[in-house]
Amino acid sequence: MGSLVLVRHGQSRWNLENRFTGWWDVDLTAAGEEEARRAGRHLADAGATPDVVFTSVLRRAVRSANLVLDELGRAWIPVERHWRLNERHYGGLTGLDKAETEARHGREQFLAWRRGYATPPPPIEPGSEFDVRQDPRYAGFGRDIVPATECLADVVARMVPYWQDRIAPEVLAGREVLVVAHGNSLRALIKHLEGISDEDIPALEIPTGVPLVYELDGALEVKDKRVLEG
Ligand SMILES: O=C(O)[C@@H](CO)OP(=O)(O)O
Repeated sequence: MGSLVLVRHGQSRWNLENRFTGWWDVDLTAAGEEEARRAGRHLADAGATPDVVFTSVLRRAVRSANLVLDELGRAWIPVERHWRLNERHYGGLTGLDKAETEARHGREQFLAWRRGYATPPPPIEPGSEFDVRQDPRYAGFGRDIVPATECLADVVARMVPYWQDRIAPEVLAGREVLVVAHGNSLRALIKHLEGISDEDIPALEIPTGVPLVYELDGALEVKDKRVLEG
């Protein structure tokens, strides 16, 4: 059966500035670019030869995917970019400083918004400078797919059909599949793959630029998982 490699994009400008990011399209920092290249080198050392790459439509993931593939000498493989792999939409928290938000609303509310499975942040204000509803990259979907906010359960609901329709068939066809995405879209995918409960998922943190290599069987059950770091 095929294999599946998951990589969270390298450090972004707002990871560095500790701001809620979501669907806002910030770029990588120089350190983030290097994290992505290092992920590529780890994969090269492990003998990875991805056949196809899936990523989001946000540049921190798109550029990380390209940097990983450059290191592997495989910039030529087919790529599919899709909003369903985007980061979780952080609603009205988008752009805010995480430490200031915690100080203002208290740790319990902050953690519920940030890691609670079914607690969406307040919706983004229409016309907010961080409202991406008019962004042309979402115009082709024929309906208003840009959410006003999302909790992790919402990300699972929009990501799992994409996994089932587009990614899993590649794995089942025996291909090496690379997915370069985001902390919360990968958290949603890993929850689904590993059967992690709603109660346990808040504890799962995914580091930037560290490849997670899964071997799956014909029923898409996880047979092996390796973390390539060091
Ligand atoms: O701000 C975000 O979009 C995400 C990922 O960086 O943050 P968090 O890890 O707090 O969910």
